[in-house]
Amino acid sequence: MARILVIFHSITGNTMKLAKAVADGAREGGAEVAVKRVPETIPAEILEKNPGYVKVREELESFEVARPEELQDYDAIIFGSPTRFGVMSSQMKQFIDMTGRLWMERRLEGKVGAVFTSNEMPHGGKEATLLSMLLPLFAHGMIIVGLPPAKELYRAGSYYGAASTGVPKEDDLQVAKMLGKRVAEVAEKLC
Ligand SMILES: Cc1cc2nc3c(=O)[nH]c(=O)nc-3n(C[C@H](O)[C@H](O)[C@H](O)COP(=O)(O)O)c2cc1C
Repeated sequence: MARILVIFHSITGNTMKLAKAVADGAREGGAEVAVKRVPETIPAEILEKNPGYVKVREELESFEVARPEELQDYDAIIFGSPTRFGVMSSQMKQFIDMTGRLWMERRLEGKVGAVFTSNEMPHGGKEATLLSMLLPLFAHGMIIVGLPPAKELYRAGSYYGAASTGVPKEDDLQVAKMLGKRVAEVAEKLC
């Protein structure tokens, strides 16, 4: 059975909702799945001024914080980040930047990788974020899984990964599940 980590950053819960759908899809695909978050770097006193954060804080904090070195324990890793000015959040980037030793030792080579994002505007940089999130995965030698031109993609998501505009709608969640399931199926064949 493939072991999959869904790792996300989220402040107002949209990426977290996608992460849960990706994980459901991966379980449906037969994998053993862990869902964890990256460390938050914004001070609590600033976060607490954001009502969107306060609403989801309890659920967000129910997810364990991942350690970079644990990435090597999984057969597939699916990264989720909100879009920040057309790229991933600095919190997610910082986490990825802490995988230097894993890169030097080629520990993630051959593992399956995929990405998802949430942003706010229909054309606010989803695809740019997804594509740029894939670059470090290529650098690690991971095998990238995207989405095929299925009928669901006419309504949501992208070739490069799952996505939502604001709070994920049913179509977004369905595509997120599709991504998780596809990663599980590929990882199962490879591990
Ligand atoms: C600093 C900052 C930059 C952002 N940049 C973009 C952007 O470039 N395009 C966009 O559509 N949304 C942008 N957003 C909106 C978030 O991507 C969006 O609200 C997302 O759904 C939040 O995800 P979360 O609920 O998981 O935290 C930005 C938000 C912040 C706080």
